[in-house]
Amino acid sequence: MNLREKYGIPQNAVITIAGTVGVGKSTMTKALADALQFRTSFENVDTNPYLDLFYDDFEKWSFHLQIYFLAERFKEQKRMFEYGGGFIQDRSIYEDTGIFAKMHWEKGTMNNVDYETYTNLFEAMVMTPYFPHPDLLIYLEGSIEDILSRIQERGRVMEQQTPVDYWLEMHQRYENWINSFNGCPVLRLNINDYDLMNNPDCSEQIVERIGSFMKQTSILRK
Ligand SMILES: Nc1ncnc2c1ncn2[C@@H]1O[C@H](COP(=O)(O)OP(=O)(O)O)[C@@H](O)[C@H]1O
Ligand SMILES: Nc1ncnc2c1ncn2[C@H]1C[C@H](O)[C@@H](COP(=O)(O)O)O1
Repeated sequence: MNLREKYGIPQNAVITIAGTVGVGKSTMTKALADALQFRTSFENVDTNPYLDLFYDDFEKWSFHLQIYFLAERFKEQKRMFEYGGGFIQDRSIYEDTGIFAKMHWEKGTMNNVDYETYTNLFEAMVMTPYFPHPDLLIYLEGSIEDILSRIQERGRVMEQQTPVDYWLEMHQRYENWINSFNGCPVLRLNINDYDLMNNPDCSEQIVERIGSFMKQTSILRK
């Protein structure tokens, strides 16, 4: 019996991994997809034509980048549901608007007209009864010190050159955002409670937590 069956996780589940930059979403996506034999949906950082430009000049490129991410994320959403689920997704579509677009607008690096255009588009595409929400959002949380050291360790130059205040602001916003998020059930995992790099066996403990959490939430929803 595989881990998915052992812990009663539906074969068609769509699980999305949320959390601030560098917290460990991609690593968790790979580990869970391997453990559950699910497909993956990753953000393609290397092929993103706006990301470097954006980090160089937020004001000029924030709108272009948000539109690009929205299109990519929406295509992925469609792909996951066309396959009939069985996916682990690296970052949810909700974070684009709830964290990034909002933060750049409130900080003045996205203007009012662009923000309104973006949110109208987001709402028309996502906030409809036809938009399928994930079955579970796993929220990865950790201290800002750990996250900053992971950003350094990973070594994406544009992120390393971004002022620390940007990451502090984002970290704070994530905490506020997740406390009021209600798009789907949320399972919180603290990054100090597992170590996927040095202890691959901990995937099974995480799968076990996911299984019991999904069982609980499906009972509560009945
Ligand atoms: N459990 C972990 N323990 C230690 N380091 C980790 C762990 N998970 C991820 N990392 C490291 O942290 C950095 C960021 O991880 P990544 O999965 O790329 O984050 P994200 O996708 O959230 O931006 C990478 O260098 C990765 O190797
Ligand atoms: N919606 C977004 N707006 C701005 N920047 C974004 C958005 N989504 C992702 N990003 C950035 C942040 C990181 O530099 C890379 C990849 O994110 P990661 O959390 O490392 O997977 O893209």
